[in-house]
Amino acid sequence: MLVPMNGVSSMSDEQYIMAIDQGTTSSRAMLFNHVGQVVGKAQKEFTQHFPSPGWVEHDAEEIWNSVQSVMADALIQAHVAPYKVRGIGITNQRETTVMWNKKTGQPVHRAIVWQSKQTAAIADEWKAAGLTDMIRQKTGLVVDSYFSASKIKWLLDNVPGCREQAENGDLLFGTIDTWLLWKLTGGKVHATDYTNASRTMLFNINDLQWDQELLSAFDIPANILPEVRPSSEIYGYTANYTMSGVSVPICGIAGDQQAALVGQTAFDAGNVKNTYGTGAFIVMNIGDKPTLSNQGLLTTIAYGIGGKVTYALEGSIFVAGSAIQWLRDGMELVNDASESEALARAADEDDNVYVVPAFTGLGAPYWDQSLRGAVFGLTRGTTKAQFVRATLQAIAYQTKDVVDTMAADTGLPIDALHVDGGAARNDYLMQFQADILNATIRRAKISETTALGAAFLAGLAIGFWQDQDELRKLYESGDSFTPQITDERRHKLYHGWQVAIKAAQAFEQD
Ligand SMILES: Nc1ncnc2c1ncn2[C@@H]1O[C@H](COP(=O)(O)OP(=O)(O)O)[C@@H](O)[C@H]1O
Ligand SMILES: O=P(O)(O)OC[C@H](O)CO
Repeated sequence: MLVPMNGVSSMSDEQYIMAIDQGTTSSRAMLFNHVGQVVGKAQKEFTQHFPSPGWVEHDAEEIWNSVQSVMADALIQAHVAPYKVRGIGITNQRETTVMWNKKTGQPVHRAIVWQSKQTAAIADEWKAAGLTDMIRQKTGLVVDSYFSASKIKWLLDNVPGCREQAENGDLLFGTIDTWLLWKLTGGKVHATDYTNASRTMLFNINDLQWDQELLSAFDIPANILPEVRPSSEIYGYTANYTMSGVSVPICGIAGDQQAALVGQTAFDAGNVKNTYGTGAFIVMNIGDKPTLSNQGLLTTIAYGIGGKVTYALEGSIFVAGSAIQWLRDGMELVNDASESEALARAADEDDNVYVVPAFTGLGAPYWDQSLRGAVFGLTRGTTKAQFVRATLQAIAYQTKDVVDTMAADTGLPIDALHVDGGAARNDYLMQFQADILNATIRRAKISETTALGAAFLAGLAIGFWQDQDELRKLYESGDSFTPQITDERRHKLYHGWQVAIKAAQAFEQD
């Protein structure tokens, strides 16, 4: 067994923290050294299942297999022996719901993914039953099928034998972190952390407990729920079928957007980050009080470290990088996401195309589950360059919708945004984001701040790193983008977007 040691700096240059980043489209494992550099990295995509329009599911076993394979590959790539890994941090796509039988270890159904709309009717029923305000006060969330609660209810009610297994005490629920922790520890630990629990719509963010009143309103049994723990502590040790039999502590867990906040070392109230992945998630550290938003933002748990819980405001955008995947796989306009940048630059400046990529409804600040996508402003002269540019711009417009709301809500002007994630590599998008927000965009030097955040949480728990001040010193910023357009042009462009949203809503309502 690897025994956690405090402050072993003489040995630390040859010891590592492994981060598992289980995202919506791929699983990654990364090895970080003591100065926070990536020394090994592996990534594996897995299957997206779309069983009906608007439904998105993942095979939890395939996810587990992909995680095992990237853990092994990252070690091989870095030529690092498993015994040199001091600890493992898990970060994950949030809300995605897995249920499995505790005796067989088999999932009872495919995991229902955060983006999936198959449970929208359940969320609508809860709204109609007048639960919105109670849910908001207790969980900080808006009522939406995005969160785990309606997914759990759907599985209990639609999978034959599921409720019976729960009644017999044989059923376990978990978000992806919980599923991976359970698998990594050989079925010994059924736990989650505050950040993931806060995305279920079952967890009271004020008293930090599963909420009995909500559980009975939703008819969800408490015995399927994991134990909720801080984001940085030892949860358990790897079973002998992973890490070549070396027992390594799993000692950090956070949902991926919260982990990115930690990876950006956004430890002070008022710090804001945006991660441009499959979706885009703007998260502001709001300190130690769970202040509620008046304008459609979520209040959520940022992290729990050292006996202290920090809260965040979040604006969730469901479609960001996945719109570029749609350009690649659905529209076949690009062969690779990175081609979108050159095409956007080649498009005519004066063209006025707007793409509203509301493929799975719109998240913050609109929270419209039923809205679908729309395109406006096509002319005979429109080419794929304009179409691609408009899709990239839509990511920036949605971010502006959220950032403006956040600034109005908190009364804090947001003049700088820390960014990371796959689509943040696109310089055209980052410049347009700076232009349309009229703010400075500061891109982290490594785009993998989500994994870095998970590593930081794991490292803090075992004394690999001492405190948040030490982590701040490790953070390296990369390129910055500053606004380059006139106020008049900014207002004109954004006005067009607001009109496009209204027109898309009118089409849906009719
Ligand atoms: N150069 C690029 N321009 C625009 N989008 C990109 C670019 N590179 C990657 N993406 C998008 O970023 C997303 C992948 O980012 P990542 O942070 O790995 O996401 P996730 O963690 O959600 O799986 C994909 O949706 C992809 O389309
Ligand atoms: O997989 P990502 O990085 O798009 O993140 C998904 C979010 O956690 C969903 O809430």
